[in-house]
Amino acid sequence: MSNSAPKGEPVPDPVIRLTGISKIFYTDEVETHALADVSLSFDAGDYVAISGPSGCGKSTLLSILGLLDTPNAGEYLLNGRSVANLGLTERARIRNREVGFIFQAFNLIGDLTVFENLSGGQQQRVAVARAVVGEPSILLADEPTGNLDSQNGTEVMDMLDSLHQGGATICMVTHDPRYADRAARSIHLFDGRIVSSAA
Ligand SMILES: Nc1ncnc2c1ncn2[C@@H]1O[C@H](COP(=O)(O)OP(=O)(O)OP(=O)(O)O)[C@@H](O)[C@H]1O
Repeated sequence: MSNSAPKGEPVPDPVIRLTGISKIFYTDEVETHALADVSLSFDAGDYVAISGPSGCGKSTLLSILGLLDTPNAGEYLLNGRSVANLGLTERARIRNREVGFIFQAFNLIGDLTVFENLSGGQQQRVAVARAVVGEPSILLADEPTGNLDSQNGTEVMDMLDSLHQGGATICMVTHDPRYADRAARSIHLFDGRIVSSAA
């Protein structure tokens, strides 16, 4: 466990601790419970995959972790500090400093040559490299291999593996079980709830 400290030394705070996080979207008459009572924690150096069916709340969870959205209930501690009640400027400052984002690659275009489309893979590798500039506390990846062919997908995943080996803390949303298996821990969401969490 990365949370083990030498005897006598204080155990460091987890990088992330969510307790009882809920998120409800209100549209007209409809309430969508995107996240319901989600509690989890990530220690420094963790590599966690989040998976689950479409609409189960994966992107919502990543948005909250990345300070792009706020929960309706629950507590979020980042490096031991609550992120509730921060002003917009302070929130943005913490987001810029502490969070690295990797999003899904752009759609590949059928009319382009293989060479041009392969540059989609190269762009994504550049996006990964840029996301870790400044050594953020947590790297959030939302379907980082989406729209990439398997060779480029594997290369992007290899980059994430080596970042993890170098000590990065990574939380990755993926539909692909082959890629989820690379993470040391796997969290499954269903209807906004954690239904299984395995190391
Ligand atoms: N801005 C929003 N307004 C209203 N409903 C939303 C909003 N964002 C998400 N939702 C709803 O919240 C639920 C969770 O959505 P979310 O995008 O987090 O799921 P997901 O697991 O990432 O899905 P996918 O795998 O399809 O990307 C869904 O029912 C979705 O329709």
